[in-house]
Amino acid sequence: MSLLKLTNVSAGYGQTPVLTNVDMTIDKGDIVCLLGRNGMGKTTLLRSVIGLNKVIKGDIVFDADDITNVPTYKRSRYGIAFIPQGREIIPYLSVLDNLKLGLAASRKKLKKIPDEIFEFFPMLKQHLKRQGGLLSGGQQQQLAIARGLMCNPQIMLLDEPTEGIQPSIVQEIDETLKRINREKGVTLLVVEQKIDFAKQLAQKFFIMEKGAIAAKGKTAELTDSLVRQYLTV
Ligand SMILES: Nc1ncnc2c1ncn2[C@@H]1O[C@H](COP(=O)(O)OP(=O)(O)OP(=O)(O)O)[C@@H](O)[C@H]1O
Repeated sequence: MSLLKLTNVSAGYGQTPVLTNVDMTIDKGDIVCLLGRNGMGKTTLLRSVIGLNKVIKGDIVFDADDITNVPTYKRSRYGIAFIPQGREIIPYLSVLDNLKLGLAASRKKLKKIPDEIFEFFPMLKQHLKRQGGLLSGGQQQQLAIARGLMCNPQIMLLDEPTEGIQPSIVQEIDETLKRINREKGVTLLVVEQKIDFAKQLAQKFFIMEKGAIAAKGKTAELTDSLVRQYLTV
């Protein structure tokens, strides 16, 4: 069953389109990666789904509701969480206070951080009083994912979650994302540059080229020729 459906979407910055006629369907429960070289429009697509970029044409339907013109702050209440590139941790706030920012977007109107957050991310419990900016890149990424999870999302949109992160933590992030998908049924749409990580994590892929979807399929069938054509630099 489809959870997120973009039909003929053109979107960008002001009236200048970056995305042109994008069709994309993500089914409930799937883990999907969005691949493509730099500047092809992957971030713009995620930002359009969360409402940070204006849709010029086409529509976005989420869980049977047309959200094309719904303001960003309401989209988190629909259950859409966005974990941006660079994580956007507030460096001078503690880990606890960074997490509490996620409470504001909570669909369950949570008053306190649920224990399950620390079951997924035990490391955070040990560092609750530490300033967010003092965590390592990998720890900050885990904090950003945990904060996104606080809104009890149906889907998480992650923009390059492994960027600049050491391999052992990349592995941990892979396992945690799979657990979140399996145990909480959260659908994942992940922009990724590391093809091996994408293949390991996701069952399906979309490839973007110049603001359009150039290829899609199952990651098990992501051929070397597609990788050469659209992904290698
Ligand atoms: N704030 C902005 N104003 C105008 N154009 C922008 C803005 N941000 C990005 N763009 C343009 O939109 C296009 C797509 O950028 P986008 O960041 O979506 O690509 P991407 O595939 O996510 O690339 P990367 O892997 O480098 O993050 C690029 O040509 C970029 O220059």
